[in-house]
Amino acid sequence: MHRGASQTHGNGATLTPRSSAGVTPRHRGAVPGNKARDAAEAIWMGIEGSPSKDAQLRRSRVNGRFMFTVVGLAATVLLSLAVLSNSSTSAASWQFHSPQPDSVVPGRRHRKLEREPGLDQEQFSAGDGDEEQHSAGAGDQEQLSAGDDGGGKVEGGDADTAQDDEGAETEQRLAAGAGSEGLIDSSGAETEQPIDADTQQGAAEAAKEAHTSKQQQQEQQQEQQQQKEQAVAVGEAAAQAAEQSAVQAAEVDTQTAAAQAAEQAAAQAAAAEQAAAAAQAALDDGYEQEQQPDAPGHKAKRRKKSAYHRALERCVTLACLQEAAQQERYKGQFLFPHFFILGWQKSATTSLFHHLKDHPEVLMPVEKEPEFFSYDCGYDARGCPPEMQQEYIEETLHLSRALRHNLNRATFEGSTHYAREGQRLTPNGDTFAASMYKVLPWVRLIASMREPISRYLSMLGHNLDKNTYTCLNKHDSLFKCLELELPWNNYSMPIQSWLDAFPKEQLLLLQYESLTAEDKEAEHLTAVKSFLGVDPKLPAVQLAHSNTRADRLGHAPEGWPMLKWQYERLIEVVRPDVDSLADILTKYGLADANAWVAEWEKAWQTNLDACTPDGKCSIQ
Ligand SMILES: Nc1ncnc2c1ncn2[C@@H]1O[C@H](COP(=O)(O)OS(=O)(=O)O)[C@@H](OP(=O)(O)O)[C@H]1O
Repeated sequence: MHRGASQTHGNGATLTPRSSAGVTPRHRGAVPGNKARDAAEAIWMGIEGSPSKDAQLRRSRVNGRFMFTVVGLAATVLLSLAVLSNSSTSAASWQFHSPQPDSVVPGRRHRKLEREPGLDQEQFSAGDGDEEQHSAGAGDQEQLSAGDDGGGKVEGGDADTAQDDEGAETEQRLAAGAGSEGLIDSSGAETEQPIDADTQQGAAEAAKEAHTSKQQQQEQQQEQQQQKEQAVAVGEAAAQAAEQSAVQAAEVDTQTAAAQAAEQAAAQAAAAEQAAAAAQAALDDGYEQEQQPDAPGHKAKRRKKSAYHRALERCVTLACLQEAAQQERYKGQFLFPHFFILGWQKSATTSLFHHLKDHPEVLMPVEKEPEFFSYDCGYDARGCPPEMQQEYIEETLHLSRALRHNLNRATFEGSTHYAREGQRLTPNGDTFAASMYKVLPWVRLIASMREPISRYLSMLGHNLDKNTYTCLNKHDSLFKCLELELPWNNYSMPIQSWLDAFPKEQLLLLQYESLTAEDKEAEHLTAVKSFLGVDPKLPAVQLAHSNTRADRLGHAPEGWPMLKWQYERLIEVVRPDVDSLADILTKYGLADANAWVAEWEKAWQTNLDACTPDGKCSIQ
């Protein structure tokens, strides 16, 4: 019947981005001072939560880069040693005959620096160059390590580039080694030729020399082989480091995406805020113009205030509101206030309140339950202290805000004690309901009613949770408490009083069980908004499930322990009131009384069915 799971109210689903910084980490390399990075990281930390995790990640990124740099440098040194140990011809050959991509030409980085005078040294060494700068210098070990200090996507790109270039560089080193080997072989072949040509002059010496030369060649080959192996090992280590770097960079990239999403959301929120401010400003402008219709060059964009509007502007008393209500108003202007949620307590009034306050044509009061007519006026709407009337009109209902909206928004409040006291007599003999009618005869009233035993138990739980007075303080058993109190908490008497005081068209009665049933909720909400004269399709959200006992307790409440005969007795206690209510519903044509009663009978039966065979029940 009721939805079990709590819903989050739409209003509360707000990501408050910490910052709306406009520069994403993806481009932060282009921002001196990295303000954008700080802002994006603030958002990122806001989403990811733990700053220690961020710190860890940053540390590991730096470590990875450091490792990568050290390993890279070592590889370069070893490679240089390998190259230097070859003949100068070989080195020259490698330098000049092997076509190298721009990215691995030594000195490239310095040329890049010269080409971009705007990019200062600090920026460069901090890795603040853009992606092009990184890839341009990626073959240069120094530049790789410099670029690695950057972050975000730049790092990601950098690490990828580093990995690719590192692999390419290793291959080039190997190719260089292979090239050198080829040269050595051919030089060996050359060495053999002169020996064959000059044997006349000292074949033995030549043979000895050739032997020595061969030995030297072999030693050189061995040495080069070792250096090659070392270079390969270093290259592999560098590749590993680059891979690690790439993984970290990918992680950073994911977080960057999250930060970007947050930033986008922040930008959207800011835009929405701006639009709202602009709308408000436009509204205020309209009023300015209306207030100065004779100003030179003035051309009224909006029509003049209605007589009702002008009359209301002076109001600080309820009597004034009533007097003003006699004045003409434009179509679409709501009387002030437009409606009340009367109650009953524990009948989903909070959920309904939230749903209606989120309606674009509705203005919410400053608090959900001002209880002005009950507490401040002592349940006599005509006996409200004048200074409190002013406060109620201006500070609780916000008359000036309603006027600012040109009375095109419905103002309301919801005080759950109003409904149950409809029949209470005021000093001058009126009921509370009648006194309300005398003060605000136009106001529309909504009352929600829940199966009486379960409603009372919910209220009992509410008071127990809040440690306030409950009937359990007066009676020593739950059963006694309910048996004696329920008759005083009936529906029919107050409802009859409200109907005696107000035209039935101004009263909407809702049944809690039906209102909160998933398959009927939409229909009821539409009926509520049609009754109020606002767009029935808005807000396009479900009814929230607010103010639950489970939320207050932190766990699902257990049923109230009771014996079966006791529960049956309580049904007998409430039955006459339920029947009277059914009669009223039928008499005034307010609802299908049979369906209404059947719903509550179903609730009773569900509880009875759950009792154990030995007659112990757990009442929900
Ligand atoms: N959508 C929906 N579906 C089912 N039940 C709902 C829903 N919204 C509110 N509720 C239940 O209504 C109880 C709170 O009612 P109120 O907000 O009127 O309470 S209060 O008088 O304003 O304190 C409270 O009942 P208990 O949990 O039994 O105490 C809420 O759980």
